[in-house]
Amino acid sequence: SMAHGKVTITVDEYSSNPTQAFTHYNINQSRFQPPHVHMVDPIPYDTPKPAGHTRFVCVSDTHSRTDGIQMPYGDVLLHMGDFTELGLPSEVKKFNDWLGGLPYEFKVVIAGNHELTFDKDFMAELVKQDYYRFPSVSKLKPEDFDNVQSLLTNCVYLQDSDVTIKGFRIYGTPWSPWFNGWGFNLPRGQSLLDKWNLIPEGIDILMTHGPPLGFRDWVPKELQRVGCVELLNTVQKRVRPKLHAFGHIHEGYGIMTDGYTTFINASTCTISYQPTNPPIVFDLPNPSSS
Ligand SMILES: Nc1nc2c(ncn2[C@@H]2O[C@H](COP(=O)(O)O)[C@@H](O)[C@H]2O)c(=O)[nH]1
Ligand SMILES: [Mn+2]
Ligand SMILES: [Mn+2]
Repeated sequence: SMAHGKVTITVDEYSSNPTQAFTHYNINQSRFQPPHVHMVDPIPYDTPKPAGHTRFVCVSDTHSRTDGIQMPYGDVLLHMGDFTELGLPSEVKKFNDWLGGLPYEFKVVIAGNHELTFDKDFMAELVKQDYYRFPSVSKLKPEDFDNVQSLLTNCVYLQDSDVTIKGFRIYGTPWSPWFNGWGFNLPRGQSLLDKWNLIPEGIDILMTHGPPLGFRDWVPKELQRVGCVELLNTVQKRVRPKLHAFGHIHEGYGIMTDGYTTFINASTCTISYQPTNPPIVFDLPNPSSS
């Protein structure tokens, strides 16, 4: 139980079919129902920041289209991946330059499935095959992308790791359910759960690329839920962060709560890759230093 040590998450019986999982848990456990679960309106950019709070500015899925984005006031920028189209070093440099011009005290970034060069296993496989799928990536020489992470000089880059900023413990991880064989793709079930099991307890803010089941994970064109069931169970039953921020499902842009954790899908780009969804600001009370 919660009070007696670590909760162990196991693979859900509905893991492989999130749409069915949602229906099952909604009907049998009211798991996605009000009053606990509901939509949340974003706070206006000119809302005064309450005393003793930190203001987080959430963006995601900017896909090398940062030029027109109007950035609001805040303390800490969170970017939940897909900052490029292919992870080309030229794209990463451009993104890092954009970050460098932003006024936030701290900037935290994770990769998404489009940051192909950040996924070393993906690149190792790509050189063996698939030249015609991503020709511009296949053309790169290892020395062009080996240190691609080091191009991100203007932020903290998290990859299955955490950082403490202004007293907030922030964990970031790039993995998402397999879909068309992109970077940081893993099969649903134990493979992804192994990654979620790396998230320590005591995290205040969780950054993932993709959504958990049931929270801003609806893909209208396929009438499907695509959030990860094991990620939801990890968030709600074990880690319980105050904020879970993600992107990936562009159509899911928006905010929800389950009554404890706030879920923000901060996808800046729409389904047609127009960067028109505004950054989402969110205030959290500073953790007490006791
Ligand atoms: N049915 C699914 N659709 C998916 C999934 N992952 C992504 N998508 C769709 O693609 C866009 C863009 O994603 P990106 O990673 O290529 O930028 C997203 O908005 C969805 O419409 C999936 O697992 N299943
Ligand atoms: Mn995307
Ligand atoms: Mn994505």
